[in-house]
Formats: sequence, structure tokens, C-alpha cells
Amino acid sequence: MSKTWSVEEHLEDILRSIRPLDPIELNLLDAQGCTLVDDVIVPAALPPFDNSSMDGYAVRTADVEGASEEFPAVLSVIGDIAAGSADELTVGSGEAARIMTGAPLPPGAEAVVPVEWTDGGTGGGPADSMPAHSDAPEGATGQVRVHRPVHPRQHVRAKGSDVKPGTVALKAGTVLGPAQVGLLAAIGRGTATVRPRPRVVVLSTGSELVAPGEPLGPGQIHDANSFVLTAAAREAGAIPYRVGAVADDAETLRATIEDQLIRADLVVTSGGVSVGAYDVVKEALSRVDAFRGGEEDRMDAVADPVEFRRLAMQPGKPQGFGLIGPDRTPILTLPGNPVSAYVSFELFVRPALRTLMGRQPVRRRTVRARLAGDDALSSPEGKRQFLRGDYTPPGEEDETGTVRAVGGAGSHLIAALAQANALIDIPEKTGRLAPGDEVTVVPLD
Ligand SMILES: Nc1nc2c(c(=O)[nH]1)N[C@H]1C(S)=C(S)[C@@H](COP(=O)(O)OP(=O)(O)OC[C@H]3O[C@@H](n4cnc5c(N)ncnc54)[C@H](O)[C@@H]3O)O[C@H]1N2
Ligand code: MOO
Repeated sequence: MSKTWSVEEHLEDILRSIRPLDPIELNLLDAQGCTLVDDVIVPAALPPFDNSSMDGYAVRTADVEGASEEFPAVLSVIGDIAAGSADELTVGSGEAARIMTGAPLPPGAEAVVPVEWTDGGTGGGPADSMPAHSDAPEGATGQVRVHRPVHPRQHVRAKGSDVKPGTVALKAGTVLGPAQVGLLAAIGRGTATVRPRPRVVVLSTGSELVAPGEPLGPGQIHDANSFVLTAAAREAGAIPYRVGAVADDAETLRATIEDQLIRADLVVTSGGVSVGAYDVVKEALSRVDAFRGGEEDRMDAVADPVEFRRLAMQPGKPQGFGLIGPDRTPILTLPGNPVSAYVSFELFVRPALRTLMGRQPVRRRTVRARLAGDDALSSPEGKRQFLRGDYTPPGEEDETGTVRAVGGAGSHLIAALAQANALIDIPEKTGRLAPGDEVTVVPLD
């Protein structure tokens, strides 16, 4: 009998064979969710110039010293400085320029008085706001009464106070989320050099499979796996291509996979890897010359056929992995039982995708939790079991969270899988778990 692999051995073997995808330059929004390859250096100061943080009046501080509502400082308004303005206004002694948030601080001015600390040029009490320029163009002229003093640089955002030129804006390895995309845009970068999202071809196999939405004939079931695997691949950050279910015919399957290789950085199949007479994935891919890709690649193909293995794991015992075709595209062949396929995705495909994307860590985090519920759990000794769980994180009174098993161990139980938010990871040597025992949990968030 051939060797039984542990979960870790199988995963290590996969990760050893997979390299991050070559970097490409993408437009900013296309780079969202991708990993930066190099440090991004700030080209110029941000903000690029001293500017106002308030709508108000740019003044010299000496002119408003000691100002109060009772004894206001009266200044001549010399004009408007709107955001985006390139006007050359200089604020002299006894003068103020009406200034908008984000507008460059004019030469001569040292601080900004918010409009609420003035009469807004009306000659009345404290202003709430400025009248729209289009309605009251005279607001940029005349006099303004200032009711409070300001200190130097008050309400001024200094040039470079956000980032300075030559500093690192984002480090290599950063995943570009909305805020990081925003920073790159702010420093003027229209593109980013990142690891692209991997393209994943997802195939399910089985002559019993019918697409959802189509009626079932005798002995048929709806194809769930290609949907769950496509959705999981997308959630992991990949670009999935779902190929409809392929019937149990080795030549059709081989030809379908070969056709798909052109758009695949990784191929995932489900079903057909067990020991039955119609286990077509095994039949199609264990032939050493299955994907020659040309005479010159023959030796590669011989050296690396897809290897089918038995894992000490439940669900997910039968697995296959290899590198196929001229580009040695990784292929993971997952078992057909829907829960087995999904758990296998989480344990093996997701880390492979994260490796292709250059993302760390490649594995999901684990937490410790206490087993909730009234019943003890049994687990097959010698096999690592992944039960579906409903995990509640630690609360105010509870330092370790709790987890309750949902559904049974059966790998056909799709409804329970849909209720779960975690996997309960039970080691090979554990045969029984009682309520209150501590267990390892893999939250699926
Ligand atoms: N004699 C043995 N039989 C089986 C063994 C074994 O060791 N000895 N292992 C069992 C285990 S464990 C698993 S897991 C399955 C894996 O079988 P396959 O990968 O060959 O999968 P299939 O036979 O194609 O399908 C299994 C099961 O899942 C249903 N299925 C398949 N694809 C889909 C899909 N896309 N959507 C929904 N359901 C799907 C299929 O109808 C079968 O019921 O083998 C055991 N047998
Ligand atoms: O491994 Mo099977 O996946 O136990 O149902």
C-alpha cells in the first residue's frame, strides 16, 4: 500500500512547487487587492504647499492680537483664494484674504481665522458661513471684523506634513486596499507594480451533474462544487473561470483541461479522484504523457505527472497535485464530496493562491476555543478531522471563545456547511472531545 500523507506534507509539497506570479504594472483600481512588489517612494511633498484647513481669512497674527467680539480687529479684504487658485495675492499689514479649505496660504499671511470667528464681512454678529461667491461677489472685498486672535500657523497644514519626498509611502508586500490605493493616487501614482490576481480554472466532473436552474433527471444532482470553488477562489482574491461540469470521460476531460490551460495560473478540479471505476480525473491525469505540450516538454511531463495521494484527513482523503502542460501549471484535484471539496480548498488551494499572489501569511489564522454543546464528539484516530463549527469569539466575560459543531461528519452535508463560520481542527491522535475541552478553530472570515 502506498504512503498516507499528512495534511502538512501535502501542503508543503504544493507550496514548494509554486512561485509567486511575475509582477505587472496595473492601473490603480485594477491593482486593488494585489500585493506591491517594490517599496513606493514619495516623489514630492504631500501636501505640496502650505494650505488652509478652514474656510476663513488668511491674516498676519499681529493684526488680530487681542481681538474680541467687543473689540474686533478690522481688516481690509483684498480678494478670494479658492482651492486650486494660482492667484498671486500678498497679505500686507492690516489686510486679510478670504481663503477656502485646501487653498494655498498666500505670501505675507501667517495663519487663518475661521469664518465663524469673524463677522464674515457683513458688519453684523459672528458669521455661520460665507455667502456663495456667485451670489455675493462683493464678499471678497470690503472689511472683515475678526473676533478672536490666532497664533502663527494656526489652521495651516504645512507642506510635507502628510508625507515627505524620498520617504517610503508603502512597503513591498503591502496589499493594496482602499486606503493604500488612495495614498498612491494622492502622491500622483496612476499605476502600481504588483503581483496580479491568479486566474483559476474551476472544473467539476461527474456525469450525474446538472447545472443549477436545470431540471434533474433520474440519478442526477445539481453541480454545487464548481460554484462553491469559484466563489471561494474569488473571495481569496483570484480571477476564477468556472467551466461547467465535465462528464465522466477521460479523453473529454483531458481535452477540456488542455483547452483551458491558456488562461490558467492554476487549475482546480472536483470529483473523480477516488477508487471507483468512473474516477475520471485520476484516469485522465495519471498518464505520464497526459499534457506533453510538445515533444520538447516530454521529459518534463514524465518527471511530473499529477500524483494522486491518500491523506490522513477527513474529509478530503483523496487528493491529487501536479504541474501540467508547457507552462507547468499547478493543478489540484479535489475530492467530489462537496464538504470535502470546500475543506480541501481552504487547506490547500487558498494557500496556493496566496503564494501566487505573494500574500502572507498563506495559511488562515487559528484560535483556541472551548467546545460548546451537550454532546461529546468522536473523531477517527489516525486522521486529522475538520468539523464544521459555529464559532463565537471571546466576549467580555469569556477569554477564550466557544465553538459548537454544526451538522455531522458526513462530507455530503452542504446545508450544515452553509451554517458554519469556522472549521474545528481535531488532531490525528484525538479520538474523543468532551464539551468544555479546548480545541483549535480556523475562523473562515
Ligand atoms: N471504496 C471507496 N470508496 C470511496 C472512498 C474510498 O476510500 N474507498 N473514499 C470516499 C471519499 S473519502 C471521498 S471524498 C469520495 C471522493 O470521491 P471522488 O473524488 O471520486 O468524487 P465523486 O465520486 O465524483 O463524487 C463523490 C460524491 O460527491 C458528489 N459530487 C461530486 N461532484 C459534485 C458536485 N460538483 N456537486 C455536488 N456533488 C458532487 C457525487 O455525486 C458523489 O456523491 O469517494 C468516497 N468513496
Ligand atoms: O475524504 Mo472524503 O472527503 O472523507 O468524504
